[in-house]
Amino acid sequence: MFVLSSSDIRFEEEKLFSMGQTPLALMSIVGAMSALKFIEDFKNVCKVVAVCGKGNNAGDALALLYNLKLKGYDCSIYQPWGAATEECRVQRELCRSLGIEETSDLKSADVIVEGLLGVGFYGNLREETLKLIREINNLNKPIVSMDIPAGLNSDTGEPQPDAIRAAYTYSIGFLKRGYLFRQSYEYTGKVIVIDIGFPPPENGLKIFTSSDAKTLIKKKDDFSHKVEKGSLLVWAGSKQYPGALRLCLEGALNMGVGMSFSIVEDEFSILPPETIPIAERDFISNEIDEKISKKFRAVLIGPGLTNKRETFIKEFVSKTSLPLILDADALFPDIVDLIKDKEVVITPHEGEFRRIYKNDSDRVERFEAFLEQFPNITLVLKGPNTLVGKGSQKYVVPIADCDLAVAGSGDVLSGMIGALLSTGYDTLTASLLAVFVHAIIPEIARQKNMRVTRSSDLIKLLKALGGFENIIESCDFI
Ligand SMILES: NC(=O)C1=CN([C@@H]2O[C@H](COP(=O)(O)OP(=O)(O)OC[C@H]3O[C@@H](n4cnc5c(N)ncnc54)[C@H](OP(=O)(O)O)[C@@H]3O)[C@@H](O)[C@H]2O)[C@H](O)CC1
Ligand SMILES: [K+]
Repeated sequence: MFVLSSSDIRFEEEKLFSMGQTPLALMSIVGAMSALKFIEDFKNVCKVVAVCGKGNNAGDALALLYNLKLKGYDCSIYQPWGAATEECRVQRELCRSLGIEETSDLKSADVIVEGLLGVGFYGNLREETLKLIREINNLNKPIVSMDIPAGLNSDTGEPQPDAIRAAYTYSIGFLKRGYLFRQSYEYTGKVIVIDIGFPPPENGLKIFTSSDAKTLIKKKDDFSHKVEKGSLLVWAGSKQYPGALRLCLEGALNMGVGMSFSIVEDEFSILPPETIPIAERDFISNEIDEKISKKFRAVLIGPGLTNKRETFIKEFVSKTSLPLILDADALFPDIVDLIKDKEVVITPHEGEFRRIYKNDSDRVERFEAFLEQFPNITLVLKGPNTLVGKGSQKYVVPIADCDLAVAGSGDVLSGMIGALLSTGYDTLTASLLAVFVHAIIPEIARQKNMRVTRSSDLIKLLKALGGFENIIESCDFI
């Protein structure tokens, strides 16, 4: 599954048509596939009214209605402005041939299928359409929007100026870019992608699912020693934020690292018993025992560090050839140039990303622009629907879960990514797997009548649910 902009969707459609496919044939597939979803979503046979505009979005709604009528649903059409496209007229004739009648009585519907406007929408809503949209919303009936809730801009997720408030949006072929933005949620309801057989697109963001994650897990090697199992050096935390270090380390340890080291200001820092402390003064003056430094396989720098040691961190980052993960206080405004050719993951949230990369466009455009400009850096742009990418490989982990929005949640995540980096996963795979596991833990917890209320719960559940491999293997909801 992919997320595309409206222009990329048009491009992919044209490609299909140039290979001999026709809009009418696609519409028949939309009708059959969306009927399967509809029957899952509305199990009890009920009265369905399709509210239709003039274009092919209306054609999709009519194609769905035709299939629902065949399955015994009580169906009617409301199409106040008639049909303007050939495909729409054909679908309407098909509906008529099954005896589906017209109605203007929207109140009698149990469910409304909305086919007023899809990707053919441009500008602001016309007065009569806006009025109808508001009337439909005021009925307080469950609405299924075909492709896009009418009135919503599919690229920005903004209403123009109002939009249908759907319970379900059946997004045809691809997810629309606008659905990644928070403002779209109150209009789209649950978004379901209707697969109509598009081949993988040339552009767009890939939705990362459990089946993708399952293919990326490496087999365990029972003969590996503790360094091969993963050996991570963490430089995090401070007197002001002592918890950050602990959360990074516990996250890494519960991902299964064999060894962990931590740079500490004083020997009384409270570390997990498995972690080996390294005095900050020895690290900075390059006086660590070589036997120890040879054991590091990856380095995590940043969470809760405050802005101390900027010069040394930059110097270390420039010189080291170890895989790096930089988060929070290691994301200095000018860090990108120092790391652009390194094996590195950065994990900014929105605010940190603005600090290191100035660009006025929206979140997705900024993400894509950064990857294009710095193709060697793996970027994890945290937030609801975390974006993960490197060069032309761009992914969305499609989870927005408020239980992840707790202090320290990002520290746990950076420890988890660091752990996988240190076991030999490449930067992109380590990031995708860790972001995915971190994101699905709250939902798995809820399914087992538990709840994530603090970031240390993420760590405990990571272990209690059998480790990251088992969590991914048993995930069936995404
Ligand atoms: N292209 C394909 O092969 C497939 C498309 N599918 C479905 O089709 C729609 C896109 O259909 P299209 O006919 O291109 O456009 P729409 O139906 O979305 O909209 C066109 C009508 O909307 C009117 N319009 C446009 N802007 C406004 C506005 N601001 N306010 C009110 N009305 C507006 C426009 O009116 P005109 O007077 O300008 O003609 C049209 O009547 C796509 O979303 C899919 O649902 C299928 O998926 C199959 C393959
Ligand atoms: K629609």
